[in-house]
Formats: sequence, structure tokens, C-alpha cells
Amino acid sequence: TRSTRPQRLLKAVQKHATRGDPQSVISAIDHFCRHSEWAMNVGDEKGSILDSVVSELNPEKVLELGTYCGYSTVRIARLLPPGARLITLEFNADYAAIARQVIAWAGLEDKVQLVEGASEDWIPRMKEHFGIETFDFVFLDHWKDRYLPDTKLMEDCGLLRKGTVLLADNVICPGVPDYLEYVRNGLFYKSCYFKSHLEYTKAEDGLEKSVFLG
Ligand SMILES: Cc1ncnc2c1ncn2[C@@H]1O[C@H](/C=C/CNC(=O)c2cc(-c3ccc(F)cc3)cc(O)c2O)C[C@H]1O
Ligand SMILES: [Mg+2]
Repeated sequence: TRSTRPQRLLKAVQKHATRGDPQSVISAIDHFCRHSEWAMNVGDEKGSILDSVVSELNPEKVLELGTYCGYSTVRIARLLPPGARLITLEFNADYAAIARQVIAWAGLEDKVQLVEGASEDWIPRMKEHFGIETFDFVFLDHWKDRYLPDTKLMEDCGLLRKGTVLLADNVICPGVPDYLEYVRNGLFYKSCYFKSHLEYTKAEDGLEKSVFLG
């Protein structure tokens, strides 16, 4: 049977990227998505904004919601200091299998824990299962109607501390209106918008950076 797009994306990484070189993995995926087949990675333009937020923060404990093929996982993990940890949640087994191989090709498996399952099932288990007190940085890039409920769930589970940074992809396209209203007009966050473009296109999109006020 015909291969899937994530399988073809992985093949492009294995063909064009150098094992153990995260930048070459990122470049191979961006080239594949720009010239062969569009895929819903955060991409190079928004990815540079993601890089600057992570580099400035130097987080020890990172959570990613929605691994997909592992593109943003690699972008984030390559910038983490030694000893820092990234937990990424993905409930689609096929995507998870591809992402594990992409992360391994980049040589970042020691910094990344890919957990197969739904965010609402795993967020309440972060403390007892992974020994996480609070997260320093959370990247939201999963189903858009899950951003707000999962943010409230992280608050309720005590996983956010004063200064925790949430960075949300796709706040314009496809859009997350309920989440935006909550972080911009609520009392618990200081929020700002980074205008950019939908990955590999000219359409507007952007990232919302929200700092938890505790
Ligand atoms: C609740 C939960 N738990 C664990 N994993 C979860 C989850 N919800 C989704 N996931 C996993 O994350 C991934 C889902 C990501 C959803 N992202 C999207 O739907 C998405 C869509 C677009 C887009 C824009 C314009 C268009 F015309 C078409 C598409 C662009 C993007 O950057 C996106 O992230 C894969 C899925 O299995
Ligand atoms: Mg996205």
C-alpha cells in the first residue's frame, strides 16, 4: 500500500540529513515540506521565533503537546542545556513511531521522552510518573480545541509556576480564539503575539507567548 506523508518525510530525513546533526534534520524536513509535500510542522520562520524564546529561557523542564513528526521536538531539544528534559505527548501511534526515528536521527533521544497517549490523560500524571514539579516551558501545537482545556488542566495540576512560559502555535491559522481570549484577557497571564506566516506559505499565522503570573 501507498506510504504515508510522515513515512515519506522520514525517508527524506534519512536520505538528506546527517545522523547526529539536528540542524541537518531540520533543514531536510523544511526542504521536503517546501518543495515536495506540505506538512504541519511549525516550520522555519515560526521555528526561528521558537528558537529565540527557548534560547532566552534556557528551560530545564519542557513539555510539548502534539509531537507529530518530531520537527519542533528536534528544534527545542537541540537548544536545551545538558541535563534538561523535554517530554512530548503524541496519541497517534503512527506519528509517534515516525517521530521517535526523527528524534533518534538527530541524536537527541537522551534529552527527549516521547509519551504515546492523550494530553488529558498524561498531564495529571506528570508529577507521580515523571517526577516533574513544574514546567519552565510548554509548546502547544496539538488539536486546537485542546489548547484551552489543557492549559486549565496544567494550572489545576500545579504544573505551572510564576514565570512559566506557554508558546502556542497557529493562533491565527487554523486559530485558537477561546485560548487567545483566555491568555490575553484573563488575569493569570502576560501575553504577546509574534506575527509570522503559516509554515511554508504566505498566509498569516503567529505564535502567542504567555507568561504565567502564578
Ligand atoms: C489531545 C492530544 N494528545 C496528544 N496528541 C495529540 C492530541 N491532539 C492532537 N495530538 C497530536 O498532535 C498532532 C496534531 C496537530 C494538530 N495541528 C494542526 O491541526 C495544524 C494545522 C495546520 C493547518 C493550517 C492550515 C491548513 F489549511 C491546514 C492545516 C497548521 C498547523 O501548524 C497545525 O499544527 C498530531 C496529533 O496526533
Ligand atoms: Mg502547528
